[in-house]
Amino acid sequence: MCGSVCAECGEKAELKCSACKLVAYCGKEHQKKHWKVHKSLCRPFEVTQEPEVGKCLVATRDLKPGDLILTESPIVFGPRPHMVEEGPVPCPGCCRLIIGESSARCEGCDFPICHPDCAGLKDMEKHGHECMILGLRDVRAINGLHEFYRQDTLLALRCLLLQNRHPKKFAQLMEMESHMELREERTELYKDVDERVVGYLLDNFIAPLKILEGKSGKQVLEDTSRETLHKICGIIDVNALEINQDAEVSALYPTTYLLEHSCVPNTTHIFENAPGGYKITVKAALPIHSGEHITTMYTHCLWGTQARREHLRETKYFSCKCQRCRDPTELGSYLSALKCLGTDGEPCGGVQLPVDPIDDNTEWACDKCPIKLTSPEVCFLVNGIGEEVDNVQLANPTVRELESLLNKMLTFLHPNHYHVYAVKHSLIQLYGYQQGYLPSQITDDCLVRKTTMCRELLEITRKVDPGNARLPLYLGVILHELYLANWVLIKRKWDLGIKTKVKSVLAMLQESQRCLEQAKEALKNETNTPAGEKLINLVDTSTKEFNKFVERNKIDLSAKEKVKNGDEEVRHQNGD
Ligand SMILES: C[S@@+](CC[C@H](N)C(=O)[O-])C[C@H]1O[C@@H](n2cnc3c(N)ncnc32)[C@H](O)[C@@H]1O
Repeated sequence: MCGSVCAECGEKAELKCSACKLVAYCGKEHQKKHWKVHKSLCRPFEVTQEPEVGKCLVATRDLKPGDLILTESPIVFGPRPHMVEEGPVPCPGCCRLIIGESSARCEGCDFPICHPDCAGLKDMEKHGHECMILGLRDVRAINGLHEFYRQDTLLALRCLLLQNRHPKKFAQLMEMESHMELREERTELYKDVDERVVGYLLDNFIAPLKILEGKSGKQVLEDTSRETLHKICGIIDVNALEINQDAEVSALYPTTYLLEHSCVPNTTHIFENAPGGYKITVKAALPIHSGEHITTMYTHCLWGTQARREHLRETKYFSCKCQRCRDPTELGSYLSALKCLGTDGEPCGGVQLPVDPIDDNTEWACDKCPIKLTSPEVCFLVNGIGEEVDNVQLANPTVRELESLLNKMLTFLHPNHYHVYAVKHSLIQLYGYQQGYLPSQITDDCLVRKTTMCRELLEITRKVDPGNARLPLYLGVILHELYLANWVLIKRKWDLGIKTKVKSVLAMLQESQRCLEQAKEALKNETNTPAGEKLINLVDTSTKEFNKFVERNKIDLSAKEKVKNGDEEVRHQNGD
């Protein structure tokens, strides 16, 4: 890959750029001279191969949070390949969700679309090319549209069609890992993919294409084998990134796909809906030293170790052994911990943790008493509670219902457990909003409970996502809700004449200011998602309101009582 001639003068070169190792120079002087041009192209990593991980990216220089790692356009993108049995489907032109039964149809292929004027329908990088193939099926459907027009197969078709318009991109794609050795013919997955995607595309669209090719004597697609289509499906499953902006899109990127997984990722990424598709920009989220692996996260940050590892094994075919997975406390977050129930219904006050979290059959042991649990026992308990949480959450619960669920869960689960986290995160968004708990109705006790929950959630969130790589929206919500709860409490005290001379009021004001500043910082990369945009606006409005109050009342927030550890202080003053 490295050129042997100097990038500046074209003479013989011995020296390589030490950061990207992609360009060479005849000497230091020309390297310095060429930096003006090279700096925007010089990538701070090299691609290496490791026995366990395969190809991966390793930093070639020290990076600090916020430093750019790479930015690129996708090789291919399209409607998310997730099978949905009913409900909305993505428009093949723009991938925005539509209700198939009541929407317009594409004049070329009859697939349900958002609108006949959707720009993506004619765009050859979007629906334009595939439409010609989809239009070869000469039957149309009125009922059962979900089965007949399978939007979830279109990304695989777009990948296959690359060989016609972009053979280099097709070759690049087919180089990616598909784990076909684990998706063999006898597996259930193979059968599902064969029925849902491969057989559907071959029977309905590739077969008529072959007839047409036979008649015209002109080959449009060289490789349309079942094997290639299965490999494409494997490649999509293993490498595609989901883009959750305004549409249901998945995309494959030429370099980003090489980022390996870690449950404490050191990068964050954003997508921009640019002309060439969804441009991705990857930045360092944590300090990365030269020689360190550059990582992202393939699974859910707010799941416990057992759930994350199972998900990674099933969908990405490897067993994660990262720092967080190996630590029974998950970096001190206790996200999977259980309460020990002791013997004869007498809780001992201890915490149950997995002895060896990366052993799927690990025992769980109490840190206070000799009680041990087996892995199946823990799974049964945690999955049962998880199902109950899902059912309650889906039914639009009241504050009372969630509080009662929370109390029940706390008999078995550590207060930081991820199921408890989910319920508390919902509760902080109901206190202050639900009838009976509106700002004019909610009791001081309830507000103090909300602030306590927010601080607990903040601590866990920061431990499991130290670089704010995966949970900016969660963090933004918690910080803003902590501000709002404080705000109501402050105003109530203010109206009673309890002002900044009282240390707790000043501490609450200082904490509120910090919350708003930190929420703004946490959300700085979230401008491209509807949820992010909405939250940023709320934080802006709150900041204006807060600053006005501070100005009007001539409050000195840097007053010397400023508490070093404000969270602790406020907790103390609130009598928690
Ligand atoms: C998106 S690909 C990454 C590129 C891949 N390493 C390659 O050689 O093409 C995902 C695959 O990389 C491997 N991988 C990624 N992160 C890993 C990790 N932390 N431990 C083990 N294997 C990992 C797994 O085989 C996984 O299915």
